[in-house]
Amino acid sequence: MNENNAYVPESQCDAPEKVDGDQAVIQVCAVSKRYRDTQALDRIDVTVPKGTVFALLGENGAGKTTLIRILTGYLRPDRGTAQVLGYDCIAQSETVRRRIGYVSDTPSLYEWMSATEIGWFASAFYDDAFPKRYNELIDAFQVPIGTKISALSKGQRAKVALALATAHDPELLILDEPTSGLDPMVRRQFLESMVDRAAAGRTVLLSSHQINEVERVADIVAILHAGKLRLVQPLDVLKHQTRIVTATMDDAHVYCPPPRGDVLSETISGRQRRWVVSNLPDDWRTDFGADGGVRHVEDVVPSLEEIFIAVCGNTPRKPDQAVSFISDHELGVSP
Ligand SMILES: Nc1ncnc2c1ncn2[C@@H]1O[C@H](COP(=O)(O)OP(=O)(O)OP(=O)(O)O)[C@@H](O)[C@H]1O
Repeated sequence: MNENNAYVPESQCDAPEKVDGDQAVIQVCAVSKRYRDTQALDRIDVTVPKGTVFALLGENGAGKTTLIRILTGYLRPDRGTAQVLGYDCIAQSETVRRRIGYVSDTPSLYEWMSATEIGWFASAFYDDAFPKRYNELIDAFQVPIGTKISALSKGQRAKVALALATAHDPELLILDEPTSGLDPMVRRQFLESMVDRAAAGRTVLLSSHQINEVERVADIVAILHAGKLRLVQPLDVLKHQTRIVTATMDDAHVYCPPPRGDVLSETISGRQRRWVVSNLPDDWRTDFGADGGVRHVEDVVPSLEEIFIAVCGNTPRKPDQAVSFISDHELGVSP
């Protein structure tokens, strides 16, 4: 633990060969990646436990796709190691890609094939159960089976890509913006199926800008900001431990210190002070004494979107300080 009670998996990073594939489906240790003058990823450490829906959030350009491309073996990090299902993402990239399902943000499909033909083609790479599952998915998604991919709509193409990625029932599914292009009914149906997958012991890494959707399905949320990992926490813990605290002052000019805890953001507007705070202690109200010019204080539970904006926007913390990490206990990893 560091001084902020934040778990940094240093011992695992020192010995990445010791990854237990039964518990940590993804293990990323000190990964950095730079493109010319852009530091796309800066010393990322992250562990994704088995049987979870793990949501990767971040603004445009935060580094999500770069991380996913490293995990899927399409991009070599400058520094650090990345393992998926116990395999090194670069040295054993073919094994990794065979064992996982992956849908990129811009899926490339053989345009001259129909949905049926592309499923038949892909079945050569997987087990005998693939064609049946693929056809069931295509049927459930109501994709026209005889139409060439080039003539399908954006949403229909996304459905074909999802069916191809999931029909071999992979242990890990990596999805980069999977629901863009899908209509609301299919989006909901698809995201609910991700929860079912996790309940069945499969793991899903989901990169998305649809924070409200993520909030419904994610077990663990990670927030990337400008190439740095700002936060990794189980969603229920995050929501339980984070509050928006508002203090109304007698006078707009009176200074009011924030409550204890990790202050993610601070907004001052007239007589009102508003903080988004994680790890807020139970007795936080005692921080606002009667003689400090504070007229009224209250707290509310923030939405994930409010937490996201607080983490990525106005942040008074040290720039390279992550808010919180998952404990050994929550990961099921022995210390
Ligand atoms: N091939 C490349 N060459 C140069 N810079 C790149 C390249 N790919 C990505 N970048 C830069 O790296 C940073 C991270 O990009 P990345 O695509 O990983 O972000 P992202 O979080 O996936 O963004 P978005 O949500 O917009 O898809 C951005 O500043 C981007 O401009």
